Amino acid sequence: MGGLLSYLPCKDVGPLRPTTGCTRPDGKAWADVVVKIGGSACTKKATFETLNDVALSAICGQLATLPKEGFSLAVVHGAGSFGHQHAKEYGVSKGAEKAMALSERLREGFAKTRLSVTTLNKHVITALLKEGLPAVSMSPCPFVETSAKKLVGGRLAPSTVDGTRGLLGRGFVPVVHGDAVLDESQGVAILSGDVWMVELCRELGAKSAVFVTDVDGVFTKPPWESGAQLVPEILVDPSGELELKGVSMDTASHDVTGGLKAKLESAAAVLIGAPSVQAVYIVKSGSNAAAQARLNVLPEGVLGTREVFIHEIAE
Ligand SMILES: Nc1ncnc2c1ncn2[C@@H]1O[C@H](COP(=O)(O)OP(=O)(O)OP(=O)(O)O)[C@@H](O)[C@H]1O
Ligand SMILES: C=C(C)CCOP(=O)(O)O
Repeated sequence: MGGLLSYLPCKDVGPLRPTTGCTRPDGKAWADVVVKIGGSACTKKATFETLNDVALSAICGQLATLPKEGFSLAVVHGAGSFGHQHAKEYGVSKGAEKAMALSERLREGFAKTRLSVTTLNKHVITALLKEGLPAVSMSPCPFVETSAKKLVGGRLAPSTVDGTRGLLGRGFVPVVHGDAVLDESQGVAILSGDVWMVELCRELGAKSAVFVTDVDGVFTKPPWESGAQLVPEILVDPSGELELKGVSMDTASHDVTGGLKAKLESAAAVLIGAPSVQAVYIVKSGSNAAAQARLNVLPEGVLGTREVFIHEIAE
């Protein structure tokens, strides 16, 4: 890997890296589709360390057909009820006042959070393998670090990008997860899988970005409230501002990565940071919308939410 690959200019959202490009030397995407299996789509989020095997196998079954259809795939998954509770209880997201002076309790919480997310990762990998996908786990900790909760340098390190491309180049499906990571300023932090969506879409030249959850998309209010209506399209202006008038959201108290609001912001960041992505989809595991969104379409009448740039609408 490495060397002078064809350099496809990415939008100006971080330091340029002239030794690597966003596509393979033949101009194809490293991954056509990047999918985040949200914690809500692989776990029962309100019940501690409980797998949602029905939703998980539904999305894995849908993803399994992609390579047969000629599309390459990278997967991210969230933590759901494996990770958020420990992270919240032990203050892992907040970290320590001094990076090198972690309390014993914080170290315990960090270790438990990692055990929890890697346990879920094992379930996700197992479910993908069962569907015939050659899924290979990539754990961020300890190789990917943050500083004040943001990726060091604002991008993934070249070695991480090269490793991911190395797996894809050999026909594997890389699977990365939200994780507890080392942080330069606060010792430890939580790095959401949503951040990986932005980075992988950009670095792999993806065409389609799909966030899979346990509900049909974004609703005007929490979906369990009466009168909640599906929002079919969310517009993003070039500064990353989201048009969310009339939308209210609810976030579980133990969610340490900002819930749906943060996800929609990450989806906007995908549109800004990964010029190859035409639209970001927020869909339900196993739904017709999830099947369509994998292929970068969401026909009228199919329930799901599409997030697009305002200028795409104007064209
Ligand atoms: N207005 C809303 N529209 C849609 N979903 C909503 C809304 N308000 C709250 N929600 C909840 O947001 C959840 C999806 O966001 P969440 O942060 O749990 O995503 P996730 O990616 O699946 O989780 P994780 O961060 O664990 O990976 C849904 O399960 C839904 O119940
Ligand atoms: C809570 C941890 C450890 C990771 C959170 O990742 P996310 O569920 O993708 O936001």
